[in-house]
Amino acid sequence: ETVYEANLIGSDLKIAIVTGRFNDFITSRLLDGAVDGLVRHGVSKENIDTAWVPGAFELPLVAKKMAETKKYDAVIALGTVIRGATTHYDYVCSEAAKGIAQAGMSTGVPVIFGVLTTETIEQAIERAGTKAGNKGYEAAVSAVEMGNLMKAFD
Ligand SMILES: O=c1[nH]c(NC[C@H](O)[C@H](O)[C@H](O)CO)c([N+](=O)[O-])c(=O)[nH]1
Repeated sequence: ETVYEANLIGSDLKIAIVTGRFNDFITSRLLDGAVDGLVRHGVSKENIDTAWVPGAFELPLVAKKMAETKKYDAVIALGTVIRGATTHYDYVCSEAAKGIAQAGMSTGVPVIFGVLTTETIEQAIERAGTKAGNKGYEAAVSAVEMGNLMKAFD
């Protein structure tokens, strides 16, 4: 009986990160957290490429493009959508989530969902490096796990 589960040692992984610039007061913190998470799990800095897009709605396209290069073991998509400040909150969130999942499924490269969807700015700040942790860091750990796990199926 085989149990497939991966470790969190990222020393031979190459990772791409795409970040939405909208709410960049928050998303830049998510990016810092993601890079910190990758580096502290052994991913070397020169194996981390990053891209910026206007907002969460554009994350899926660039995540897919990066995955299609076949240069990366995983792609991390980071963004922040705050309902209080977004009239079309539901569309941005659902399109981002759907598109990010599709980017992974259609390419076979893990694309990690690191998009904050919150009611308030405070909730976003809590999840970008204060009392509720850093969603970017968490996404990085998931990327290392998934990058390693996929190698088990090669
Ligand atoms: O990442 C976000 N993009 C947002 N909109 C921009 C969207 O992602 C696209 O960049 C834009 O619609 C152009 O395509 C947001 N709001 O609308 O508030 C938001 O809260 N977060």
